[in-house]
Amino acid sequence: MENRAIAQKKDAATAPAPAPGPAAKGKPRLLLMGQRRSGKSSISSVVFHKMPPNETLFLESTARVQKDSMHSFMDFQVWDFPGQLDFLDPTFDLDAIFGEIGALIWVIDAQDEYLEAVNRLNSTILNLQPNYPNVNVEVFIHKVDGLSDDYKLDIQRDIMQRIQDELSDNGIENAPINFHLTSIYNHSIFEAFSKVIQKLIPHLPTLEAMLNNLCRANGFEKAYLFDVLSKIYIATDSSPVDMPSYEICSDYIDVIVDISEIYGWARPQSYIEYLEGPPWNHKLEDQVACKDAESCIVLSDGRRPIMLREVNKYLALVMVGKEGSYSQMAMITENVGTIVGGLLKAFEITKARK
Ligand SMILES: Nc1nc2c(ncn2[C@@H]2O[C@H](COP(=O)(O)OP(=O)(O)OP(=O)(O)O)[C@@H](O)[C@H]2O)c(=O)[nH]1
Repeated sequence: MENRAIAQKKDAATAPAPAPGPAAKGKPRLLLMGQRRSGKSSISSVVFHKMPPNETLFLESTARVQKDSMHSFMDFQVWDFPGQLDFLDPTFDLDAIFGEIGALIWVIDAQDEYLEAVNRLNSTILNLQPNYPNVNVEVFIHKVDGLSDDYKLDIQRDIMQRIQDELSDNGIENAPINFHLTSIYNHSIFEAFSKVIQKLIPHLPTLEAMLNNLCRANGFEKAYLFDVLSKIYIATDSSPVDMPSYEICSDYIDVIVDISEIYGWARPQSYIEYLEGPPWNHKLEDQVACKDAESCIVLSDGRRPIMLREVNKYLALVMVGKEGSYSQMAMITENVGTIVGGLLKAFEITKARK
């Protein structure tokens, strides 16, 4: 609080917001940092607030730290730092910022001069290393839309080299730093966030093992466990992620959510009583195969079925089947139901342990 008061006296606009209260304790934090106009607020708005990418053109520059609490399958926070903030200033309480950090996401504008951004990132890492050596640093080489594939890779190589050289000159080897090429105009930003979030999930190996079993037993080419709201995938099977399958699965969620919003309706109690009364005489959930959203489409090209199954109000499983597997859909639906039960149990056990 003292540090904040001093910073506030100096310049109210750049003073950090108060440290989070007890409610924020224990929630992993994703810090979005980088130069001004590098795209931090746009990333947070597109991924977590469903803002269409074109509308980010009208976003104002961030004046103070924006803290967003995400309530999903797991509670976490996203902190968006103003580009001009110098949090390495000794007046800042570093522990309030980096104490409960899940990942530090450093955004670099690939369409602009990036040397200054890389230098600031280097000095940030060097400053953090003594006290917070395990901070996961995720470098988003951002706005790569419109850049040729060769140029993107050249930039990535150059940035990686500059960071590695600087760190090894200072005696730091193997610091946990990962690089992602991202843009809000395609799915790459969601993919990058998926990889960042996955590192925060303690029972990820269990989820992955279940999805591997699911793919093996039912001949799925790929299975994703999605966070429905952000469309980040929190787990997938071990086969390599290919962008087209990820994009189509993520779009399929949008289709089902839209259809549910248009055609879904809360049945009045009297109607439910009628449906559960004679001649059926059974609870509604016992009369239908699955009370959650469940859907399957077969794309005409390749004839591969894509299947979606709601897990709970935050999560959905989306699988891409092999060509011709539609004929075994009855067995597959049954198996998917069993895996959903397993996933729910895994989440319940970890929650109870926490
Ligand atoms: N081409 C392209 N433009 C982007 C992308 N992401 C963000 N932008 C644009 O970059 C500009 C700056 O974005 P902001 O999100 O305001 O940047 P910021 O890092 O939050 O800036 P400060 O709040 O000043 O720190 C906006 O005009 C966005 O539309 C991207 O992936 N590609």
